[in-house]
Amino acid sequence: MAIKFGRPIEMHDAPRPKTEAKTEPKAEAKAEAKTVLPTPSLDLAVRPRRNRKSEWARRLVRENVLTTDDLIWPLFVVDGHNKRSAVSSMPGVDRLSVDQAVRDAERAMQLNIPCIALFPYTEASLRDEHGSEAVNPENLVCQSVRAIKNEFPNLGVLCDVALDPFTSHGHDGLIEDGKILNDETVAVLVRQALVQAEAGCDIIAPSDMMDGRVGAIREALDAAGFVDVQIMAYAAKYASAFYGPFRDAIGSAKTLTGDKRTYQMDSANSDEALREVELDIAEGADMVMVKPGMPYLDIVRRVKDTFAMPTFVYQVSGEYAMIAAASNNGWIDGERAMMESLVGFKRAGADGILTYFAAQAAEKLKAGG
Ligand SMILES: NCc1[nH]cc(CCC(=O)O)c1CC(=O)O
Ligand SMILES: [Mg+2]
Repeated sequence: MAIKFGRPIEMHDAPRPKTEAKTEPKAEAKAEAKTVLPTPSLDLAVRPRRNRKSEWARRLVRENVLTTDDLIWPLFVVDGHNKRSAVSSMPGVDRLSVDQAVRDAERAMQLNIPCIALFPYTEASLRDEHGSEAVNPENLVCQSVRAIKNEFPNLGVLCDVALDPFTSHGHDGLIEDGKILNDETVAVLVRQALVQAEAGCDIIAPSDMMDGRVGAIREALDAAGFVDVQIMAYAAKYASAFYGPFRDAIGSAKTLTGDKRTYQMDSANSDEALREVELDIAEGADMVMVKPGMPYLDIVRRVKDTFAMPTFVYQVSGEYAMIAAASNNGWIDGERAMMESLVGFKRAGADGILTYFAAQAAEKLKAGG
């Protein structure tokens, strides 16, 4: 049936209320008629508001639902014991000593969050030009993985692969004459992935944006017997201003020189994201990620529609900080903005979301949404 102006054209007009016979109204009635509004009755066969009339009706037609299964919770780990130190640019987020990370892992289990992600704050004294600490099997990330998997073997643990938490210059790769070296960096990333897998990491997530790293890591994992360790590739990762608070959290904001635009993507590009994702899938990625989230929902949708892969999105530190700051100022309802942003990722096609709101959102979902 063809639809014209919101009404199927074969449809007959709805019967109209009979108009009263025209008689000359009395003078006083005429004056009164000016002040009375006409009875509103638009001739609409289709009224979309009918499906929104009450909570049960809205639930019935709802297209996308967020559940705790969609959440990956990133945690920052720091040296020490029984320590939680606030990240000032991320209100509500702490750096955790390993024992405290285990407590948050327990909270993730209780909240039915399937997976956590680990990021280390590395002391300046342990950082060097080559990011050597990244390949130390006793580094904070490896210690945390072992401690968490030991207590909670059924909780998924994801580890980021990139050198920026470990380099003195804060870049994700090795530098020579101001250039980030690709192939030399990949060789180090492979070793980093191997020490993480040996520690018990379930998902290796390369976030460095070097070319060819997914294939190299897959090959090395397989050769070392880690055939079941998954790879979630930060496939379409953009050079973004929204990473600022994260760099505070891991301690590389102060030392980072220049920007990351020779390896992370230009925010103006969309087709290029598809080419990046295609490469990572061909190289063996099990899951792909788009990052940041809210300014890149169009990319999430294109990637999901094009490749039908498990597609993840990272709601990054700056996105978290914006919502938290506006909420703390009383400018927005923080809880509602959080839930709206998360279901927005689902609507865009994401299968899962890395978000600093994971625990808070899971608490809310547990309490009935
Ligand atoms: N390569 C490291 C890495 N892994 C995740 C993030 C950012 C996450 C966030 O902002 O929450 C970054 C920062 C960067 O690329 O500079
Ligand atoms: Mg790539």
